[in-house]
Amino acid sequence: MIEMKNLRKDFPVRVKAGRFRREKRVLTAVDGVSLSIAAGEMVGYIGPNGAGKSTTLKMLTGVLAPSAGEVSVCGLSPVAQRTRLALRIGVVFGQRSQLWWDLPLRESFRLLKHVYRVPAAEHETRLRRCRELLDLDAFMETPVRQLSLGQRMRGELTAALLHGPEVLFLDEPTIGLDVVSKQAVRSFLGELGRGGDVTLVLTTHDLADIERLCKRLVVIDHGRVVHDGTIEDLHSRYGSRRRLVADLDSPLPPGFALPGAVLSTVEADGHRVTFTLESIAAGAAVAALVNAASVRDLSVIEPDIEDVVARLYRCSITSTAQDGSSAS
Ligand SMILES: Nc1ncnc2c1ncn2[C@@H]1O[C@H](COP(=O)(O)OP(=O)(O)OP(=O)(O)O)[C@@H](O)[C@H]1O
Repeated sequence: MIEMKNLRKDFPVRVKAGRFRREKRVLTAVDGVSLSIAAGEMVGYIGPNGAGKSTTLKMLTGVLAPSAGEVSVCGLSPVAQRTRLALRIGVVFGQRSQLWWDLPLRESFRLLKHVYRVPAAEHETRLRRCRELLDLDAFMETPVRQLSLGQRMRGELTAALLHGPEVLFLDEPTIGLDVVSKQAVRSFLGELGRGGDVTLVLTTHDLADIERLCKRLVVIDHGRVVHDGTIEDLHSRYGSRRRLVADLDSPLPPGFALPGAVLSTVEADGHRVTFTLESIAAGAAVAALVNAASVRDLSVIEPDIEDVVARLYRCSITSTAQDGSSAS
């Protein structure tokens, strides 16, 4: 459904060189990205600020022409066949709106029906589904400029879907939203993804979006793909471990060891301990601990995706710095 081969985007930029001089340089925002995304996949595209996420999405949607490499979406070339592609994709870019600012939401939807020439019955069915799942009815008559960010985002999602796109590109769909709107947007996208009719690519800084929605995670940094796989792959590659936290009636005996686990913290005068489970299953660790100590309460904590992604970003910054130093 989406193919990228050695995709690259260079921007000419002027940088300060000395007090009064500016020099022309080339900034490579996307540096040889190759990815293949199948129909029905839900892919999270993440990376630190300036990594090249939005630039990639702009090339996929025909907004920017690649400097090199190949790209096709729905079998079309995004820039050369932008109008045909527009009928087959939906796009939500936080900064840009597809809605008419001064018109009520309902009117924007009506106009989009004409712009995309959607048959009335199809339009009605899709709109009804969005109204239900995204709870739009309370503000269908409100002019777009008066909508809250969360309401507008729900409107934007609807606008992007009314023509029945095969692929949906979302740039930061939950940024700045309150908890309730975030929840509404996530469960809506989850529902959409489960149907399997829409391929979804989303960029986000909110990793809970990824955990809730995407099986596949692509991490980009300095324009290059540094990880492509499941969240579980990410955890095993970067050595994320589950933790066992136990509240004890009395501290562990001196020298106590749990084979396959590392005692990582001791708090509350020894009454709370945390073990990092290296090579032991949670069940076995719990059994061994309960056998050896009087345990009041315990919990197994799953590895935190925020931690592992932060570690990945740090690794990729270090390796980029090393690449740079070996090249110079
Ligand atoms: N039109 C442009 N002209 C010059 N440089 C640009 C242009 N657009 C983007 N860049 C640069 O390209 C790099 C990648 O930008 P991009 O917006 O793709 O990053 P991003 O991963 O989406 O970042 P963020 O998470 O902050 O939105 C950045 O260094 C940015 O400054």
